[in-house]
Amino acid sequence: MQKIEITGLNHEGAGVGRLPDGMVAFVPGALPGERVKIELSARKKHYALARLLEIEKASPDRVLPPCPEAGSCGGCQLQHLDYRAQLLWKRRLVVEALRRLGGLRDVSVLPVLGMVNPWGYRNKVRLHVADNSLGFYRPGSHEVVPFFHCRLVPSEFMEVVRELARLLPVLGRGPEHVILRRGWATGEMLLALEARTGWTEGEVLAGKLSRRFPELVGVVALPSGEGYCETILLGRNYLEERLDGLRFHISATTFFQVNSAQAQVLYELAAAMAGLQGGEKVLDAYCGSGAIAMWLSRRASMVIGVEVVEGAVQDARRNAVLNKVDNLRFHVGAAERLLPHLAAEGYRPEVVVLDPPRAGCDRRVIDAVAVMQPRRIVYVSCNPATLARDLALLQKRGYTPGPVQPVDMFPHTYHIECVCRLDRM
Ligand SMILES: C[S@@+](CC[C@H](N)C(=O)[O-])C[C@H]1O[C@@H](n2cnc3c(N)ncnc32)[C@H](O)[C@@H]1O
Repeated sequence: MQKIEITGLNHEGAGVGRLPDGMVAFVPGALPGERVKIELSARKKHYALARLLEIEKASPDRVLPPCPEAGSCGGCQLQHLDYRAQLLWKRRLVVEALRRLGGLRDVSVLPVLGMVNPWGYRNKVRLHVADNSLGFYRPGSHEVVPFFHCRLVPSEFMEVVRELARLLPVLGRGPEHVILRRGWATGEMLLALEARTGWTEGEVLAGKLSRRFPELVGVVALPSGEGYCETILLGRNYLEERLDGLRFHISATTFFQVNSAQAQVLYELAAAMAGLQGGEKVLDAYCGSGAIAMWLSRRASMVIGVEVVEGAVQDARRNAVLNKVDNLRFHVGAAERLLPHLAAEGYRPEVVVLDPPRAGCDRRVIDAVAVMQPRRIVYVSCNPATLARDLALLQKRGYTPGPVQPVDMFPHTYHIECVCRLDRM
């Protein structure tokens, strides 16, 4: 056991301090300004990992987490930090990434757009099932922490989860995972049971649940480890979500932003930054199930979406039909393969939207966009480190980044989403 002073938070929300020998130690659950007793759990070459044993001097920003499992289930990293302080820390995280990793000293970072009520926001969870218990894995283990108190999901989820936990013991070797989704605007719920083939009690389970939960519009079985081939056990294989007058049919595995309320904020910002007048060609790279493309199609002449997951593009096409949008086209394939082709064929959109996964954009995507010469790029990012790298690369290719607007899509976790507009110099 040793005592250390915590001086900062790392990018995953763990407290950072120095051991007496000068080595940096990461302490999940500790906050800057605190003096804590710790126990080392691992010593690596350049840093150590430690467990928090006791807080001798607490930060004024420390709050009592409402969830008794906070810190142990792996879902939240920051419930013990006051929400306003979380937003300040997330802004600093973005500032530091831009300066340190992108060398972007002149790019300003606006205050984070947080949530008025930062609880109950998740519209999707995927839970592990083991020993008739449902939950997330305890970090670094395969031990399931029961999911009975989660404050990040709506209370309706918890009722289904409690009923599932009650029913599983009588249903034999049941599913290995369950996915639960809920439409924020519609209240519709969809349940997917990921089970080995041969599990036959799915329909019984679906029937029992639907009698208790009329808002459960569908239950599907997904064979685990066998690719995408679902069976409908009850109702339909999608739920409906609505954002800003647009309808989205979302299946169990479709990518859709997990926080619908903040997705609306994010998409409105992206649309405002795109500044469309109505006649522009728009490219939406990494388009998922086409939400941004659909949003922008209302003020563009034609939008092309590019996405590597075929199922997501199928959903995107279905949603375009559902919304009677006919100025949208989707291409299935890796952006790094398709964008250079589009550029070589002479495709020249006025606006390009980039919304890559955490790894950021492949260099070939950046180069292809530079060839297309759009007058504007809207970059949506879920990782400040790759945002910093890619903004710097785009700047070298003649695009000036405007202010970065962070949006808190995941309160109480270390995640932060950002939107930034770049204009051709
Ligand atoms: C952050 S999501 C953005 C989704 C969408 N813009 C939205 O808001 O719903 C990133 C998307 O990029 C897709 N993706 C990942 N790697 C890709 C690649 N190399 N080429 C094209 N799409 C990719 C993922 O499947 C995912 O749908």
